[in-house]
Amino acid sequence: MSLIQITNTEADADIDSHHSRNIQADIAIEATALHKSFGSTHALKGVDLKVAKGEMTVLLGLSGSGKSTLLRCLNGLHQLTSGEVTVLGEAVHVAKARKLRALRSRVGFIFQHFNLVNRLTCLENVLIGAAGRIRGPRYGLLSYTKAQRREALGHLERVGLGDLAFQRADSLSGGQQQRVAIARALMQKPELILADEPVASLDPQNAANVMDLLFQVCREDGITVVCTLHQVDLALQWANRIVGLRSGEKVLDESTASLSKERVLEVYQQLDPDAEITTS
Ligand SMILES: Nc1ncnc2c1ncn2[C@@H]1O[C@H](COP(=O)(O)OP(=O)(O)OP(=O)(O)O)[C@@H](O)[C@H]1O
Repeated sequence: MSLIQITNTEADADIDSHHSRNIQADIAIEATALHKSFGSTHALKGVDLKVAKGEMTVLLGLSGSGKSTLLRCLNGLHQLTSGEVTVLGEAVHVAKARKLRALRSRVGFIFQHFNLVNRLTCLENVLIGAAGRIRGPRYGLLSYTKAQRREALGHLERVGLGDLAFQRADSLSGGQQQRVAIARALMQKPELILADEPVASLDPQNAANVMDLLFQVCREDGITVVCTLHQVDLALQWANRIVGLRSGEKVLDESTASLSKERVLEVYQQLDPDAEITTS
């Protein structure tokens, strides 16, 4: 082997290792051979999943296909039966409570039913997102610094609800409440947002607004988003990538750039031919 060949080989190895380091740095979620059982129900059957940082991924599948279970395994809300999950560099499958708490402070979770505190104002609900940054006991608004209150107001303005900051959360419509929940998640300064059917309780217009908001924070803030949905058209419109589950197995994992609606609808085939699918 000539000297020049040796040098090239070393240079290639260097580039390769640099490249793989960069790839690792660019991965937000990596799940391998993930199994989750609840008693005799095998909810996830060897699911592999890789999500790049800054990507918006939508999980689709029939009711009971394992979407929510997968989402909950990602931040340790469910303990895995077997397999490995690394999220934002943290090995969730072996993480102890303290590490899981630290990881969850970097992950915003959006729920179908918003999970706001009804009797509190929108601003107070958003400030709850900063609760992890507060030391000592909490006494309402005064527990937070002026800068934090200004920041919370900024998030409310961003989601278009600045003028409702001092209204009780339960006086808002469902779509508005979900936008407050997104503002609360942003207050956490998350690197990842997991959204479990965030638009399932909303009418089509509000559903589109909420999806647009999630898309915006993904694109503008570089926050990785993984979201479960039942609406194929919304998934195709907003996601960078669609992952399809059927009976706990991954049956689709493709960029939306090259994905047809027919191909996505195949995710719903096979089980119950009469099953109801929402396509808009
Ligand atoms: N905490 C639990 N205890 C027992 N079984 C559960 C639990 N959570 C989920 N399952 C079961 O695991 C399977 C997958 O449920 P999962 O909620 O993940 O499906 P999904 O695709 O999110 O459904 P949906 O679209 O209706 O929310 C189902 O058979 C469900 O009954």
